[in-house]
Amino acid sequence: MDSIPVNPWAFLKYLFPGNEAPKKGALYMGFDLSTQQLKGLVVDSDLKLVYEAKVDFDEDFKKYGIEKGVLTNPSEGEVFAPPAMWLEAVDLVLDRLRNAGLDFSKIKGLSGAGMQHGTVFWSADAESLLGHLDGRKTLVEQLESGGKGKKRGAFAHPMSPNWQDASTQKQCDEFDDHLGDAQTLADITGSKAHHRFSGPQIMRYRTKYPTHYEQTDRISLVSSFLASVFLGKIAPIDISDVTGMNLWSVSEGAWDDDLLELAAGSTAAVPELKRKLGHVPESGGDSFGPISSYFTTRYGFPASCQIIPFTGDNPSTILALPLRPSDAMVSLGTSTTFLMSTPTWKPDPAYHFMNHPTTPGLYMFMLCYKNGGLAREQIRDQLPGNKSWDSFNAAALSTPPLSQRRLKDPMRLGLYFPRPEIVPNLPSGQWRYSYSPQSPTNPTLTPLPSTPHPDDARNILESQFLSLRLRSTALVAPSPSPTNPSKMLPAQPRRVYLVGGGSANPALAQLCGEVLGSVEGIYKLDIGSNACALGSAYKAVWAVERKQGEGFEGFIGGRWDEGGLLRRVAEGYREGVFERYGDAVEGLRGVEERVLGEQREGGGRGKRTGATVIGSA
Ligand SMILES: Nc1ncnc2c1ncn2[C@@H]1O[C@H](COP(=O)(O)OP(=O)(O)O)[C@@H](O)[C@H]1O
Ligand SMILES: O=C(CO)[C@@H](O)[C@H](O)COP(=O)(O)O
Repeated sequence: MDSIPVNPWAFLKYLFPGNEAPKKGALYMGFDLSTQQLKGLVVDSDLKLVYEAKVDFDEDFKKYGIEKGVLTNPSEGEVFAPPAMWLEAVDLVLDRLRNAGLDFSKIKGLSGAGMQHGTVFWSADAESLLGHLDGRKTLVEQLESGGKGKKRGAFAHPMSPNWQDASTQKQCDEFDDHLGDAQTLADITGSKAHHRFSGPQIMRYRTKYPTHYEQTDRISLVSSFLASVFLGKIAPIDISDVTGMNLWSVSEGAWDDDLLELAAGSTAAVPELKRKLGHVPESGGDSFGPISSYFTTRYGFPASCQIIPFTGDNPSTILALPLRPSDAMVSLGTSTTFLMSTPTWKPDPAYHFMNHPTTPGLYMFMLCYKNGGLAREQIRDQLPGNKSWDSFNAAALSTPPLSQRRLKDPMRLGLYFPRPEIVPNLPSGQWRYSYSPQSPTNPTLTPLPSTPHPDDARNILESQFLSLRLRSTALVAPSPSPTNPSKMLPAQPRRVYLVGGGSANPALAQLCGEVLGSVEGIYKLDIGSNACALGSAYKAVWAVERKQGEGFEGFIGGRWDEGGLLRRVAEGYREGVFERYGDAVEGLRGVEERVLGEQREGGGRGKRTGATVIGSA
């Protein structure tokens, strides 16, 4: 499909004519510390991308014994990664940017993002070590062990729990019960309890490693960990990322003492945990201060370079795009996430609401799946052939929708979870069913053999996009057809924007349009897979150059480049196909209910507060 440059923010130029003029020669950086990579990029004042580099953990740091960026302990469902590796990655990504020709002296500000929910446990020496780094030595040699000859380093615990961790069912049950039920927890914090959320994770850490917990002086999220390294002291947790912890009351704008009590173990221990977590500033755009002297000495950053709050990878991603309330973003990274920006606060145990990273009064709606990119790779590698995306795509596109070779054939539906899933809360496994919706009062669901099948390539994509459609219906509304305004189209997003590694794949884009629809089509940010780091770099430009009180949307809208940052990569709504997938949504709901029921009967994983198909929506 031809590129169609579009600029949905162009109109903002007229609404906000007072935008500051771009600073000539100024550069800004954005980072994305995600599961498998650290990416860094540089934009100029006009938001134009000028440099980018990345470190791939599996390729660059085999010595840490990681696979796909993480270490695992399957017997307890644990997934974690060493912050020491991320420190090495910071030096390496900056070396790569220098080798690419970047003049660090022009960097006026930097911000970044970290995969959400993960915690880093700092020791009592961390603050002093961060504040006295020697630019002639690496970060890892000075922080991991505290430097040559020293016993203690900056970490009270050598590992950071990863968002894929599934070891905290017991703690999640307690979190959901503590305030009454899962809905109440969602009403207060934006989400019911989730394995990966920091509150249940901190609670488990305290009981599994009591001595390390005792020795933990400060707790950072992955985002504030990275900000701390650049700042040279422990940086505050960000106002959006804090809503991925199950510990923060969104309406109060404060830590929730009842939930802190649960994580800390007693009422008396609440003040100490609150101190470890630190104060959370209300603004996502006010500078934390200038960069650490380590970076001025080693790389030549100016001493005035400002460190802007680092946020979660998903909140940062929504800053890279002109997201209107009826638009959706689908991030096809290691995880799959579905993101919307909305003024409506409507929490539910089935999904997440978070504070918007820059704009008070807006919230981020999110669905998150562990089984995104890695699950698709597993099916790709099971198919006959050369384990390439080309073969996968050929198989997906030569299979008819829902494997219905004739319209009256049953639909083929599956769940493909190499890792335990979040929604629905199921253990790892693959389940395949045939589904006949012909009789609405008596649809039939028949199990199929759980062995690899040539149709799996199409079926896994259908299953992933159907799950997004099933859970996001409440956020979209019917709208008039753009070609025939007297005709109303069924509820669906206005546009879907694809980002993340999988957004390069045309088969994924096509299937996304067929299943999710979208009035104007499927779009892709034409800057590779770095939307998250780009959002952070935009935030840095806004934070440093905005006029007092100038909002993010107006500022960025005023500088947004008309010249083709977006590409329309697939059709959206197709009459007939969309409705057929509407029947399949009900089939998927049935498959999930069936598998969840079997798991409960078979003993499953204990009490499952998450074992609802779509919650109470
Ligand atoms: N052409 C492609 N088709 C489908 N998936 C792809 C393609 N290229 C990369 N990917 C997927 O992108 C994932 C990495 O996405 P990325 O957004 O870079 O990672 P992260 O989530 O770690 O930030 C890989 O797991 C891989 O499955
Ligand atoms: O857990 C979530 C969101 O709740 C994940 O989206 C992580 O934030 C990591 O994502 P990747 O960018 O590594 O896929």
